[in-house]
Amino acid sequence: MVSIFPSYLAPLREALLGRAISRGLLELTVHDLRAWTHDVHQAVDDSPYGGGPGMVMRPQVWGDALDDVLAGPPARLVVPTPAGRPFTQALAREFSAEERLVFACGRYEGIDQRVLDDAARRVTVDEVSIGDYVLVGGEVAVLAIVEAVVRLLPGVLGNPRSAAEDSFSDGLLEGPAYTRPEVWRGLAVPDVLRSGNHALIDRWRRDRSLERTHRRRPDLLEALPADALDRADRAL
Ligand SMILES: NC(=O)c1ccno1
Repeated sequence: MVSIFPSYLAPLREALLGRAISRGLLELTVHDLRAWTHDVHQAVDDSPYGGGPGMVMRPQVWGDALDDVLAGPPARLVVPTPAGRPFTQALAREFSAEERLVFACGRYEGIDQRVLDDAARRVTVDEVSIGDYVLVGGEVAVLAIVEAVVRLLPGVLGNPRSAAEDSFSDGLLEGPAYTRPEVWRGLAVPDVLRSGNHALIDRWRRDRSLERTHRRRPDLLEALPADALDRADRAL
């Protein structure tokens, strides 16, 4: 990862991801972009051609940084930006199969486009957005993307079924979850979940997942492959 605020990415070394690193399931290197500046002010940005608000990140600095960081084993360059294609669970799975990912954290009004165009001459460049809103920089998006990707790596999650059964894995939103006590503030756990009848439980969970998806994200239902819903699903 390359950023002018390396400490922003420190949370990646905590908790589950930190344990995955210490177990050797992945390696994480954060580079300070300013290491590739040569002036006393360590300038990384400049005024935009054509005018307009804000500053643009300079191609020389980013170009030198990516020349170094992209050298070595083949990598895929990921650039978080509100102008990117949506980052989805499917793209997280695609990224999790990559040997190496390099993340460029832009700030200000973004990185000079020629940096991405130049990088695209030698690696796959993915400009991705984690949602239709604008952050101050790419670092927070990288935290989200890396967490979504790393949890899919074999051995990272305690139970591999977790990743296989969570939201979006079957194209639907996950339904409600419950744990002890059976009744809490007058609210009871649905009886079916305590029935021990796993066929009924699976059906109930699928129904709740379909209902929630229909209510909150009908677009996901529209996007399902024709054969994704079985007769019981359609009966709901
Ligand atoms: N929406 C985004 O992914 C984003 C990245 C940087 N700023 O916003």
